[in-house]
Amino acid sequence: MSQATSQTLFQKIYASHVVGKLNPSTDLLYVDRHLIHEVTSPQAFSGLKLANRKVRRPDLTFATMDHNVSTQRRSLDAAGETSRKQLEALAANCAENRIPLLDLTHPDQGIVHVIGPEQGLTQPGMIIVCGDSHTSTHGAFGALAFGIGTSEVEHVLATQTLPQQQAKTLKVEINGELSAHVTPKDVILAVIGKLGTAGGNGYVAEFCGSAIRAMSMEGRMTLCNMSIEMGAKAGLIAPDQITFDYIKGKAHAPAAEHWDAAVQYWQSLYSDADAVFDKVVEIDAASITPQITWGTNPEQVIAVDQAVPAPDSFSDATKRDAAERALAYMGLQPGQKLTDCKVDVVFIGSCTNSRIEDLRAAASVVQGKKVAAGVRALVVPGSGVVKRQAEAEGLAGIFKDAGFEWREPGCSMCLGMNDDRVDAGQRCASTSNRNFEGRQGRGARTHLVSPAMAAAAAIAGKFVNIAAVNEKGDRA
Ligand SMILES: CC(C)[C@H](C(=O)O)[C@@H](O)C(=O)O
Ligand code: SF4
Repeated sequence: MSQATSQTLFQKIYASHVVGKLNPSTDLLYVDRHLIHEVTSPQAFSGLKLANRKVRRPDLTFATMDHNVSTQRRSLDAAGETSRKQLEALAANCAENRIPLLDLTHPDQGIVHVIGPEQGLTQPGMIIVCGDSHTSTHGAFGALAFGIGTSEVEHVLATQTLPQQQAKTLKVEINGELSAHVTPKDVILAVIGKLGTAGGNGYVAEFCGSAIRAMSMEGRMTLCNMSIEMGAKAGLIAPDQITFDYIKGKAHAPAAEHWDAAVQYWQSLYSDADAVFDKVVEIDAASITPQITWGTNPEQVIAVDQAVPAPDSFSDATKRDAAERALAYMGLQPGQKLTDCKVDVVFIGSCTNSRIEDLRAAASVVQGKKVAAGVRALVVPGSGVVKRQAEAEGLAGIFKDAGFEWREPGCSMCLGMNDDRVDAGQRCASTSNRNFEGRQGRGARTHLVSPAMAAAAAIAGKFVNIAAVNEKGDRA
């Protein structure tokens, strides 16, 4: 029963990174990779300078520009003065400290959680941190990856280590086959709907089961990306052949002569069969349907053909109040069907759903059709790599012919930090991960959906039950 003989994947990675004990419950962990972007790094660099310290391992630090960039044109000042200052500060700090940076002139620039895996920076068994909550995305590779605050960013820059307390372990086991039109986005929304936005508090969530094994790396990243939305510290998936095949040949992947040894180590990264988790949740993949959020947190989610719930249907008083407030903000009535709701804006992008597979799924719905009159629709690839591939595959042409805007890479309309916003009162079908009040702009009404559902909404001008769309794309 000792932990040494039987460990979860999280415990294995954690234990192998302890370099010191600060007090009985706090360990000092070694950090393998530190990703940075313009929003949460400037004060950290200032703090470092004030303390007269240097970046200890610029070679393990990697930067990109994403939140504040304009995806309409490649210019540092295109998203306004504040954005320009943030981006210039990042560029100056990286230059001064010799930190590699994907800036706006770099062909691979993109969202931090898209570029890490693409560049081969994200590898199994690593501890990866970034001053960004969706760092959980990288857990899809069997890396322990989590977001940190700005003072922690400074600590990692200075020491390449981080004080941590061991989290509890949550196993989310999803077995069986997903139905047609049900995507990893629907899976994670359904999991959050079931566990709630606080269901993962204090836990690192490991996703396993046959439905996960069948998922591509893109799908696994979507799943881990949103594990933070149920409060989990990180999401984790044991690496397998699909993981190794994805990493092989990437710029920062282990070199050919080290590859076999790396894979051999990576193959030891799984939860032992008799490892004990603090909490276990089992879900039947076949029970999951296409999902859509109706409220202002990702837990306020229903199957797309369900009616919007009445606040009275929640037995918990806090949830009842939250539902009431959410319905008022969202301009919805209990009992209403979202498939009767018009959309004003469609945003396909963000670190949740801006990878090539997401764009393929959206393009297959859009092909040969037109965006409905009065709908503003945009596709924002997650990185230059995704953009080029989508253009080479003809996906960009499909979107443009249909009337979508085809953008440069960045966070864009996922949050109101650049020149893309949803206007007050407008309803947006969004493939991103957060639907908080004002997230996409003051008064904006966000509905989180999969790329295929977002694409279908753009064409129909209202939400559509994607499961009721037949092969030819007509609604049954
Ligand atoms: C700006 C950044 C700190 C923030 C995060 O931590 O997630 C952003 O990426 C978000 O998605 O809200
Ligand atoms: S795309 Fe959205 S969720 Fe992802 S890092 Fe950018 S702002 Fe955060």
